[in-house]
Amino acid sequence: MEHQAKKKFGQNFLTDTNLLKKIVDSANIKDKNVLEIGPGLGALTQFLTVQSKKYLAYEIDLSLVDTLKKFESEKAQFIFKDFMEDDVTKTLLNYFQNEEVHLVGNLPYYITTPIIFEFLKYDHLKTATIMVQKEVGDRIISDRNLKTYNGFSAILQYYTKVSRVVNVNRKMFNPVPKVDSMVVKLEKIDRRLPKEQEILYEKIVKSAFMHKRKTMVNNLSETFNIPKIELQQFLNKLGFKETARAEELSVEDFILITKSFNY
Ligand SMILES: C[S@@+](CC[C@H](N)C(=O)[O-])C[C@H]1O[C@@H](n2cnc3c(N)ncnc32)[C@H](O)[C@@H]1O
Repeated sequence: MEHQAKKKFGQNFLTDTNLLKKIVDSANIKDKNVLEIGPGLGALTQFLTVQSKKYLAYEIDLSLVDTLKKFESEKAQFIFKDFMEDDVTKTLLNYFQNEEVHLVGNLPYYITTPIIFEFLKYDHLKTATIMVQKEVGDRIISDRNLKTYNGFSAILQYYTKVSRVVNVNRKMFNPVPKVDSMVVKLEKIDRRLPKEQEILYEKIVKSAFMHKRKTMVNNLSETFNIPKIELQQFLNKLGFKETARAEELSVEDFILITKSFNY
């Protein structure tokens, strides 16, 4: 019986072989360990299970068990469970031990952000090649001074090198969703800042973007309870104008601020 796509699980399936190959090629997973989220009918799975060293997938939809079982082998396993409900770190450690793992997936959009944060959290996950909603993709890859640049861009680009693989028109999916998509690749960068500084970096970025129309000085002063005059002098010393706004600052600028931030 043909599978009826389930909206509640964000099911929009891909069929175009050229696009599928482009995603798999850009993921660059030959003989590497792969984690797929949402294999669906197996569009990407058919390539990933063959090319990878070892493969693991999470699929929430139990009606796909029979369809996906045919890809199962000694090196390819499926977990039929909500990705968000599992202790993913523990499962990955068990399955792949301490080896590097690469995330690939045409993700269900309703959990894109938690999946990205799960990817950032687990050190052994080194790259993520993922389909996201176009608007989210624009934020992920955004440079400063663009309307799309926000705290999410600056935090993600601290931890990863981001790139666009391809824009994907909504018509490429079945059923056709309401939005266009983009495949992005995230590759972890080790910036070698101590954990406390990374936490501070995130706090500074979130604060800086808190009220879009306010200056850095005003936003930081509110969050950290520092007199504005002090913050003005601090930013000037680092070479920034006191009128600077978050959207003008690069990831490197935020790193510089974090490293000197002694409040
Ligand atoms: C956009 S579809 C992609 C399907 C397939 N990879 C493709 O490209 O055609 C998203 C898939 O994620 C699955 N899914 C949705 N929520 C999930 C969750 N919380 N955990 C695991 N899988 C989930 C859906 O059932 C569906 O198969």
